[in-house]
Amino acid sequence: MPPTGEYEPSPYAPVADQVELYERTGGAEGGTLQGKPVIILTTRGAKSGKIRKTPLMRVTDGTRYAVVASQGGAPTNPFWYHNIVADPHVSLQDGATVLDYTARLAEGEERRKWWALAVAVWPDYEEYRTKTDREIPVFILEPS
Ligand SMILES: C[C@H](OP(=O)(O)OC[C@@H](O)[C@@H](O)[C@@H](O)Cn1c2nc(=O)[nH]c(=O)c-2cc2ccc(O)cc21)C(=O)N[C@@H](CCC(=O)N[C@@H](CCC(=O)O)C(=O)O)C(=O)O
Repeated sequence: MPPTGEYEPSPYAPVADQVELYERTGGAEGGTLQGKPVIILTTRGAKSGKIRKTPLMRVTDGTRYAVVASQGGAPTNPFWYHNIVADPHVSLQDGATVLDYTARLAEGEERRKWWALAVAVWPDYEEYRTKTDREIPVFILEPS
């Protein structure tokens, strides 16, 4: 069951603009960051109940995805982390395809596996890890 409701664009214009471009072109534009593939995650706002859309690096094993709440190594988790914790039913757009997923926090060996996949896609995740005391959350998205 995908999150439904009123979409509230991010107040951070580069994010809102990238979401708009990605959705309008099916990922043909706005679909990369420094040449690496990006997806759009849709969550329901934990406080507002509004629909939130967030560009994130594309980390996948072909069926499932991982989303990494790195926020560049900031000391706090991004808002979308709190949204997933409140409601794990999300949707994800990869290119022109939008599918529904159920998110769960990766832990232990599974987290190590997905962290390695994420760093292979976006090596900067390792740098972010050294910049903060928080353990950067990794969610695994299972097809709903
Ligand atoms: C900017 C802010 O977004 P955020 O959810 O904190 O997420 C911060 C960043 O993670 C987000 O900007 C990402 O898109 C940055 N980012 C990545 N961020 C990552 O953490 N990981 C990535 O892999 C990643 C890749 C990436 C690729 C391209 C790109 O352009 C950006 C990328 C935002 O939109 N805030 C809104 C909405 C916040 C929200 O969802 N509020 C909830 C309440 C949440 C709560 O407090 O409980 C609600 O509506 O109810 C606001 O301040 O009004």
